[in-house]
Amino acid sequence: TEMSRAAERLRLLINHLDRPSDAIVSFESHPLICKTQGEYTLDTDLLTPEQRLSYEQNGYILIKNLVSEEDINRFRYTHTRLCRQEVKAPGLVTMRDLAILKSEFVPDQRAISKIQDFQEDPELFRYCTLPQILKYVECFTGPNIMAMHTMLINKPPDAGKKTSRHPMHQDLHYFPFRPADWIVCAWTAMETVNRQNGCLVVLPGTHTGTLQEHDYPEWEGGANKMYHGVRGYDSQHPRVHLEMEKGDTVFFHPLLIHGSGMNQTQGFRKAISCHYASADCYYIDVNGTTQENIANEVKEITMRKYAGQEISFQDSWAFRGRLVKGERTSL
Ligand SMILES: CCCCCCCCCC(=O)SCCNC(=O)CCNC(=O)[C@H](O)C(C)(C)COP(=O)(O)OP(=O)(O)OC[C@H]1O[C@@H](n2cnc3c(N)ncnc32)[C@H](O)[C@@H]1OP(=O)(O)O
Ligand SMILES: Nc1ncnc2c1ncn2[C@@H]1O[C@H](COP(=O)(O)OP(=O)(O)OP(=O)(O)O)[C@@H](O)[C@H]1O
Ligand SMILES: O=C(O)CCC(=O)C(=O)O
Ligand SMILES: [Fe+2]
Ligand SMILES: [Mg+2]
Repeated sequence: TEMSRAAERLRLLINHLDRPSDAIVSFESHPLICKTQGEYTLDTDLLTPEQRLSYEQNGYILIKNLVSEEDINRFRYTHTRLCRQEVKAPGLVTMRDLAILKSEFVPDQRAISKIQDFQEDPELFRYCTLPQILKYVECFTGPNIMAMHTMLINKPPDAGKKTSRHPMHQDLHYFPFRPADWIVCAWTAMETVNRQNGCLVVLPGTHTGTLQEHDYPEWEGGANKMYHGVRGYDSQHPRVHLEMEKGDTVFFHPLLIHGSGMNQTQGFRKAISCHYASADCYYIDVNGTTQENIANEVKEITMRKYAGQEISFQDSWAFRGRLVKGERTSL
């Protein structure tokens, strides 16, 4: 087909970027999918050349006002009800902040700093199927789309030990599937997020690097379970604070190094997110890789949850994943 002038211009710009050779991905079986060397985005007519270039160079794009106020209010309402245990969703994982672990548990959103795996809650999962989100996701994953991981993060006011921080990390550390370029996270602010309440902090361009070794950060006040950070994190790399309004959505690459600062306000800072992957991705064996430490932690937890049954790291992902578009070809 004829390449549009805009795409041509983009290609020229991309050719000037210095890219590692492992960025080459081509899925010949898919006519729509034709990413070539050094391309992280697909030409689906949605992204402007500037937006594509921005993702290629920075590893993320921020789309203002993508999710409606009404939808977000509905998600907030459902979140409150899930936390109060007024509704249940099979598989839902709730997390309490380290700072309040020792106190009595009261079922309330203020006691739950994060819920994960809401794929069985039809109302919250609606977020993962919003057409305006999937249109963007398709630019990174191609047409067969799996929602692999869901979260609603409710960053609590910091209790004084900086436990509300999320260390700098790459999400790929948690994923035993590849290629990385076919995975993308959508993260939507459910209210104003800024430096005060602990917005996302990103290191632009780090998506062109490789997966780094992750471990618990050596923080005086401790770190939450499974909150691994990049080992030997370069504090000199330029940082960008992503300040966002309610409904704004950032799409970012799973190798992009990011984290979030502490919440210095009295409110609970809320965001909803979903990690998507192309259904054409494949599982990998992480034994002997830097991901072995997280795989072991996950296995230990699933073992406890499912009464001693050994579930592989890969299977724990395969049963959480849900097809949201196209065909479930591999994952
Ligand atoms: C699979 C990972 C998915 C990540 C995907 C994509 C990229 C995203 C990057 C991240 O989000 S990194 C952070 C990922 N975080 C998590 O996945 C948190 C998951 N949290 C949980 O699964 C549960 O909150 C947890 C299993 C830790 C506890 O839930 P339980 O209902 O089992 O609680 P319980 O009260 O029984 O506590 C079990 C143990 O966990 C400990 N614990 C609970 N919350 C903790 C906490 N916040 N920090 C440290 N330890 C904690 C608790 O003290 C206790 O320790 P002991 O066994 O030694 O007694
Ligand atoms: N040693 C470290 N290892 C990994 N991540 C870190 C480390 N130190 C800070 N971070 C992360 O860097 C990001 C910024 O954190 P920080 O608390 O400094 O917030 P901030 O946005 O710089 O706020 P301010 O500078 O205004 O206090 C967070 O994701 C934080 O978890
Ligand atoms: O603080 C946040 O909302 C971001 C958390 C995050 O990066 C993650 O859970 O992977
Ligand atoms: Fe993350
Ligand atoms: Mg700081």
